Amino acid sequence: MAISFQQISSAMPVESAQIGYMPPVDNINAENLMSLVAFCQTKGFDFVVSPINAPGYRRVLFESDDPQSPEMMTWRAGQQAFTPEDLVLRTADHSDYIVGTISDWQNCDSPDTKVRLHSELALKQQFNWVSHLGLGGVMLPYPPSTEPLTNYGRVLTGALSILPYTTCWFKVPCMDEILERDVTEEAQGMKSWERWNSLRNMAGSDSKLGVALELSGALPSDAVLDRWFAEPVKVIVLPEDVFLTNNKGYPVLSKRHQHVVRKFIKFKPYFIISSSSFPKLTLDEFSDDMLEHSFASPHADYVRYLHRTQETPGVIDQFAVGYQDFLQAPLQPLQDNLESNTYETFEKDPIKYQQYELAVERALLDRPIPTNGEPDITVIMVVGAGRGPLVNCSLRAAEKAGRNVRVYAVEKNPNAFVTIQNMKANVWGDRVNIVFSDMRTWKAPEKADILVSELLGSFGDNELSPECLDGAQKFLKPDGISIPANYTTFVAPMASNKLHSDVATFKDLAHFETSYVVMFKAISLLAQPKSIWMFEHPNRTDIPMDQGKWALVEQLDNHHNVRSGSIEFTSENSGMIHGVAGYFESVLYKDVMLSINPETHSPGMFSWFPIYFPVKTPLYVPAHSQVVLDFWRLTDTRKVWYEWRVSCKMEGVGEIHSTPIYNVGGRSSSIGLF
Ligand SMILES: C[S@@+](CC[C@H](N)C(=O)[O-])C[C@H]1O[C@@H](n2cnc3c(N)ncnc32)[C@H](O)[C@@H]1O
Repeated sequence: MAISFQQISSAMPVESAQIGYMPPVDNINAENLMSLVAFCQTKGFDFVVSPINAPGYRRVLFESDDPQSPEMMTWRAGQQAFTPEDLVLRTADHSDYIVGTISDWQNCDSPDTKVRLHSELALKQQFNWVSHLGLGGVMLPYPPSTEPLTNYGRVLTGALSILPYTTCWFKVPCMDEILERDVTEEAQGMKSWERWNSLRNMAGSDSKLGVALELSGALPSDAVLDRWFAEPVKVIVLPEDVFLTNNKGYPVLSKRHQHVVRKFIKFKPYFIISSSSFPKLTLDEFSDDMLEHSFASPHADYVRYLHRTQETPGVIDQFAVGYQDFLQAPLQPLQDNLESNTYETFEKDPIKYQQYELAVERALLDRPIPTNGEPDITVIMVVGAGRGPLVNCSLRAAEKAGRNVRVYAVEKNPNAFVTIQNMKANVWGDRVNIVFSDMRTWKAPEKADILVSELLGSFGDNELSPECLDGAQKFLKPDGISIPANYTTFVAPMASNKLHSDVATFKDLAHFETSYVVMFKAISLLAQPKSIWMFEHPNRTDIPMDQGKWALVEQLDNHHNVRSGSIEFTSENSGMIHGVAGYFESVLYKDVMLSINPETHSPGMFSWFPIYFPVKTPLYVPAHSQVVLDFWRLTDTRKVWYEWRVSCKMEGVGEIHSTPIYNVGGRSSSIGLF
């Protein structure tokens, strides 16, 4: 079946494995190309990888370099025609089944000026031919030297515009074996990434340019491979000799290779089986008999088996479809009124409400039963009740704990309040008092034993839970309990070429000074997240109790809710920083937690995605350097905002680079207090 490689550029999901075949370059020529295509089709491959040019085309490296010669003048002007002998791909037949490869003898960074110039001219001529044939994909070889790729980067960046419809894959070995023998495997792995990274940086992250990552028998460490998950790896190349043979004689991959391939399958790459043993067939030799008795490639079958037997996606993955790596503006539930389908979405979370119910139940069980004859009634106030799910949790928890409760549901969103009124009329009855008010200004008729709220954002405090609860805690008894008891913010330096490019499409600073809620997929953390600050409730230190009365929150300025932190990380390997990933952990009550921090993530909870703070110019981080993340949570009387800065330092050298401070004074993004 033919395949359109243009699917790749439009990021269409590939639902079943799409597998190509790449025979040894020297075994393909214009004469046996059609037999190769027929062979691949009968073997069940979805495409074939073929050189564009015959080996003889290498002659151009040694042609006259006299700029005035007629040949050079037409070549430089892009007018030179290939001779038929130059080409393997002579016609556009089967162009939708073929991926072309660029000749690997080109060296745009050769110390020899003539080789440099002629390599550039040859690359452009090949790109023009690819464009003329309408190939969907073209593969670039990994330059065979340790020289920097500066000129190659320049040539390629310019030449990509020749290919309006063709995706370009830079073939990168996962271990760079060009390096000297005594270099560690870790360094070989990082070298490959470094070379790609420098090429990609020069090409300005052109979406047409992706990676064809070639796996080898030895694989780099998980930390090194992790770098590739933040890159546009469009193809996984599996050389046949990477496969082992099982006891039935079939090719299989080692456990580690399986694990790596399965991780990549989530990104829906194309696969290429590269072979070193394809015979030099001619059309005649490729008889009907052979076609009849041919059977599917066992290597391709095996990859399809891995694809088929991927773990069925968990609750989060199923929910995530359509959200992955998609930039969303964080909610502002205080300033704005949430819409019905926003409530609908987070109310589907199976874990969040379960944890709240457990927290309320434990808190109720811990409340002493009055011994002085007073009625045993616990007052629970659900502040920011939304459409009422935490009220339901509280009622269920009371039943489980066997305690009597009087519940208040306080909500300031007039639209959500309609649902709450219906709930009272049809479900809750007298057990629940409903209040339409901003919790900060509500004058409660009595004090609460337990204050239940869920005003948390992906960064913990970014939906202004601290400010709202400062106001609400004036109606919490001095020995009352707040659920949540606290929340802690976590940050980590991260790479994500995709997210950075998406922010860059807005072409302004303001979008780089804004945070985004994102279900992360193609990202890589350069170090594990670390905590940066925390809020605790009730806050008895900053909001004092005056002779048994809570001070009015309106009389306070908000400076007690300012936070800042400077956190240092060690990056073992080199990498790029495209921004900061933010997470939170919250203690609801005692050991009942909610977390979106990857290390402690509440299994199956999807109410919150992480938050992404971009940096405008990505930072290159050398191996063993220190990354410093500086963050501030700042406030005035009308708003709260974050400022951030990323820097990198090396022992004995000091700071080697840093970003400016982003979002100074909340000039580009802030969260409204009213
Ligand atoms: C994240 S939603 C949670 C809703 C519900 N408790 C739940 O867990 O499904 C936060 C709710 O708090 C409400 N809210 C935010 N600030 C508030 C305030 N100052 N006073 C009253 N309600 C507030 C919002 O309108 C929204 O309905």
